[in-house]
Amino acid sequence: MNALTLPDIAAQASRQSLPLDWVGMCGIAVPVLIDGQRLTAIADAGVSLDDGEARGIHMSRLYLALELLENAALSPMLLRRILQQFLDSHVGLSDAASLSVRTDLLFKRPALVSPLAGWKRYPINIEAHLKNDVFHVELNIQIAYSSTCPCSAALARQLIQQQFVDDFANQALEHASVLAWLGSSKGIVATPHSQRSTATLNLRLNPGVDELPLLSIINEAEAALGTAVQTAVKRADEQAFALANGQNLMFCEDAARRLSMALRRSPDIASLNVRVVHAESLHAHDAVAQSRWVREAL
Ligand SMILES: Nc1nc2c(ncn2[C@@H]2O[C@H](COP(=O)(O)OP(=O)(O)OP(=O)(O)O)[C@@H](O)[C@H]2O)c(=O)[nH]1
Repeated sequence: MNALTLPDIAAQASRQSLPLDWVGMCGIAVPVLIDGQRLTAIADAGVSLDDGEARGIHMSRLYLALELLENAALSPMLLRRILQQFLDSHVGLSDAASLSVRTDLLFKRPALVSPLAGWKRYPINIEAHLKNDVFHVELNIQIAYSSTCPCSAALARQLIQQQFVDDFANQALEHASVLAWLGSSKGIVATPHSQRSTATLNLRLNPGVDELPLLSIINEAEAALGTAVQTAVKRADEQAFALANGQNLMFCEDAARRLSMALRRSPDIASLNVRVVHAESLHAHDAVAQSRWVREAL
């Protein structure tokens, strides 16, 4: 039997001469190593097709370059090596390469008071681009937190004051009866609304950054927000959380400003786009604020 040569359609000339901005594969399952954890991730890998005469790129070469993700910790340098391999395997066809990797980080978080801890999930997307030797990495991180409306808190306080006036009108105030009143439902006749909120951080890293600063950025963001959502919770933790929220009233504008100012201090970040969404329990719609910033060149 004659050995047959496999037809190679990608190597043929295109019927229509037209360069393409991006060609590749989306939704590739890959394992990644981040902060010592092996995680399941989904990758999108592609290159530009600058040779408009070429029929197609070589998908398998991109796919095989992703093997580099298996054994080394995910870092800007590793991403660059993979993108360089994309381009080296497409000489004459492609000038630009990109790779995005999305996964969920899991970090163990301690409870506020009790000696418990639990896992918290942070959805992330890491995107790397290489073109004409210019390389950059962008991080997209989602962080859940709690926000309590300052306006609603002030309105609730006013109602509590009014209830106090009604209940203690024309009476000499006695410590014991005021204390009992404060412990009753009348002492908290109105409560402010609060909501689970989400901050989405889009961050472009400075070129010299060696390691992905995921945990440090998440920690800085949660410290700036003040009331990150909790994991394991006993009553003592819930009480501490109630106190933290009462001391941390914020509109979505407050949250966006705090995050933006805190992240600008990070030396790893070249530019940012912060978007916060407060999924209001007052409304059926969300309160949203956004802040963009680009570090000025030195
Ligand atoms: N370019 C391209 N390839 C596709 C597409 N859909 C499936 N493929 C397949 O991807 C497979 C891998 O492509 P190549 O990397 O060119 O495979 P190959 O020619 O065996 O590998 P090389 O010898 O390295 O070029 C081929 O079997 C293609 O048919 C598509 O839309 N575009």
